[in-house]
Amino acid sequence: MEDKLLIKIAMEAREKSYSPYSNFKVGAAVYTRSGKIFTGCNIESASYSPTICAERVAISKCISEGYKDIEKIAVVGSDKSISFPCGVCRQFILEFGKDIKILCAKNIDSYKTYTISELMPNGFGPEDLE
Ligand SMILES: O=c1ccn([C@H]2C[C@H](O)[C@@H](CO)O2)c(=O)[nH]1
Ligand SMILES: [Zn+2]
Repeated sequence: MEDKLLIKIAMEAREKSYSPYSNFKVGAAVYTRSGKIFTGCNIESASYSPTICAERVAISKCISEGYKDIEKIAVVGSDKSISFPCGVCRQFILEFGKDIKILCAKNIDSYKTYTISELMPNGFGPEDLE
């Protein structure tokens, strides 16, 4: 899966965003080593705190369908700047692998690639409970 295609899929998922409170649409797309794609958008709540980010929606769909082999995740919010996952999402992603690639995108021609370990240095993960 080409990075640019995964970003395009995240941009399409962004259109599904339910964000009447922030009016900030975010889309995410997960790609697994087994070749599956799972998309997500942010979903807000009138009670605010139940709001869930696009990244965690996409990852929850992936895990709940039985896939844990996440290779990379594209995230795209504003079209004015590159989007990075929030702290909660960084922790959530780290659960499934230190080497997961994060494509932090503005659009298909403007994005930066990091590993989740780079975005979450010295993070607390599953190995720390062993
Ligand atoms: O990485 C991020 C950051 C924010 N949001 C959502 C949460 C909320 O609905 C809106 C504004 O914070 O953007 C995401 O989906 N992903
Ligand atoms: Zn988040």
